[in-house]
Amino acid sequence: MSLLELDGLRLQAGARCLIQPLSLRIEAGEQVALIGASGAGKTSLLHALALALAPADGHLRLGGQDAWALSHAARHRLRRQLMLAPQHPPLPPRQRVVTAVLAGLLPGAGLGTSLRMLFSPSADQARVAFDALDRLELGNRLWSRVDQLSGGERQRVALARLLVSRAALWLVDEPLSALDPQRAQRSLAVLQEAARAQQRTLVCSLHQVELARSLFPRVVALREGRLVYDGPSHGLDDALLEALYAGLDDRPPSAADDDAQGGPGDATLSRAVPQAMCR
Ligand SMILES: Nc1ncnc2c1ncn2[C@@H]1O[C@H](COP(=O)(O)OP(=O)(O)OP(=O)(O)O)[C@@H](O)[C@H]1O
Repeated sequence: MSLLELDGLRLQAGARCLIQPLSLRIEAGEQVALIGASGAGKTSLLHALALALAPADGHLRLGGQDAWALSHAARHRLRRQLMLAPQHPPLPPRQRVVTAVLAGLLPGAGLGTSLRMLFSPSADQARVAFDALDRLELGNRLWSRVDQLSGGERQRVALARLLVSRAALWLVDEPLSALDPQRAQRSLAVLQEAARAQQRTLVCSLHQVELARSLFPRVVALREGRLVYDGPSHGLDDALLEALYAGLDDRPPSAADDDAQGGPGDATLSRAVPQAMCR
């Protein structure tokens, strides 16, 4: 049994198809980079993996459980197995950084423990938050307010929250978008090393294709809501990459559900993964 199993998963928003029927397996402990041009569907897919977006069709099994066949309460419990670090972490502006990081420990914690942790963290809990922040070069911001942080610092707070969490599945949406290239590399290294050491599964969307190719063993690529590559990063050759972004100029596609004509480079992409149409 794989940790994550997607069978014919289709995502839709109103009349718009976000992700065409997609099937994939992700094993426990894997590290997978999710790439594709802006608007390709990376965030939508990550939200579906986080059980935040219900599929219009198909199945998503997490730890063997068919998430959308469960009761609301059971699905809520299942969500404790995962944590999503969004591209723009919605951190309350007046919150202290220490509290924002310790929020990673809340899923599964009792009410009393949660309240104590958030309003009056113990020295041990503050140390846990500090250690995670320190690895991301933010130890000195432990007691800062969130609204005193830059966008890149907030992103790293969201990563620190992941590092302290007990979630088995870490879903990370473009964690490097607000970081300079050196810090981006160092932060990604910390995230990957922690995932390995803590035996977490990591799915991370990235615009930095070279980092995805060089640092992740497996890459999943989307184009206009379609899965166009799923395989080892060394199999993602230049021709495939060119086809992945050809004609898009990294702009959102005009209509992901209107591609019966196929886009540029479809001949190259079709040898990667059979393409399904949105039903
Ligand atoms: N709720 C929605 N209603 C309609 N369209 C949506 C909705 N959510 C996303 N989209 C569209 O679906 C497409 C995929 O969006 P998504 O955010 O998943 O892409 P992305 O690959 O994460 O892009 P980026 O790299 O720019 O963050 C986009 O064209 C977006 O405009």
